[in-house]
Amino acid sequence: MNAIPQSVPRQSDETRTQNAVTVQGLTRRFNGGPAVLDRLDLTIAPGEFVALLGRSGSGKSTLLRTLSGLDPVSEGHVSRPQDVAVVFQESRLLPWKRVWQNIILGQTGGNDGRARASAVLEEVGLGHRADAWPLTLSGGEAQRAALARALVREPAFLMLDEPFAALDALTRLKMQHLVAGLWTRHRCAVLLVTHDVDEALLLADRAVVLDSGRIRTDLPIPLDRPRRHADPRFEHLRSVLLESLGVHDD
Ligand SMILES: Nc1ncnc2c1ncn2[C@@H]1O[C@H](COP(=O)(O)OP(=O)(O)OP(=O)(O)O)[C@@H](O)[C@H]1O
Repeated sequence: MNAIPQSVPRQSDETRTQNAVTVQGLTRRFNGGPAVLDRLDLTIAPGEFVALLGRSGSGKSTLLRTLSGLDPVSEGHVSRPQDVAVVFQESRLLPWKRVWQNIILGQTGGNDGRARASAVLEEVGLGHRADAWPLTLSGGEAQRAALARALVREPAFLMLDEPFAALDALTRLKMQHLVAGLWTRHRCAVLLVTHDVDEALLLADRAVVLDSGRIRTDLPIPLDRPRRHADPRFEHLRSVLLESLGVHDD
């Protein structure tokens, strides 16, 4: 996704040095209905990891689609880097291309495509499956490949739309550790959509809770990494987030 759509303007130099992503007064309606995003303001600093939570229908995917350029901006302003990548809940690999070919699909970059794909597949622990067909991958392996396909583009802004929602609990934990390590090395700005409060607390610098298209809570997570569930501050932040989501954990 290299070409920047008309609807998402390039950042001015001044904005870019301050924020990777700036959303101002963003409103989105479908067919004249109620506002799904309602005068939304959000900034993400370069290299910052933000988790986006909210009940079903609160507008998370709509915001992500707008930031990725898939949905138009009709009211308000959005700017973000030109080099972005998105990982979805399903890997969206092309089944008729081998794994390594999927990784560099659409990339212009000379004859070293195979080498670049191999390097990034190694990084996500999938080097041994470079020649496999996507349909032979497990769910966790397919999501590793999707992460590799995003990272090979060296995005300044990575969007993750519930990337582990379909995985079993153990695989999910492994993927969360993988993402934590990848982010530490690559330091791109990240927006992670998740329903999982613990996932947000394990990974993010900030957790933002959307409610009816507006930000209800914007919570810094000032915990050292790697994060531990047993940390009493982790417990406290979990309670704050659950309460904001309308869930009481007592
Ligand atoms: N293309 C569309 N046409 C009409 N309404 C839409 C469209 N896309 C989203 N909506 C509506 O916008 C609202 C927000 O949807 P969105 O998918 O952004 O929520 P979400 O927070 O991502 O939900 P979930 O957690 O269930 O994925 C919902 O009421 C949804 O029905």
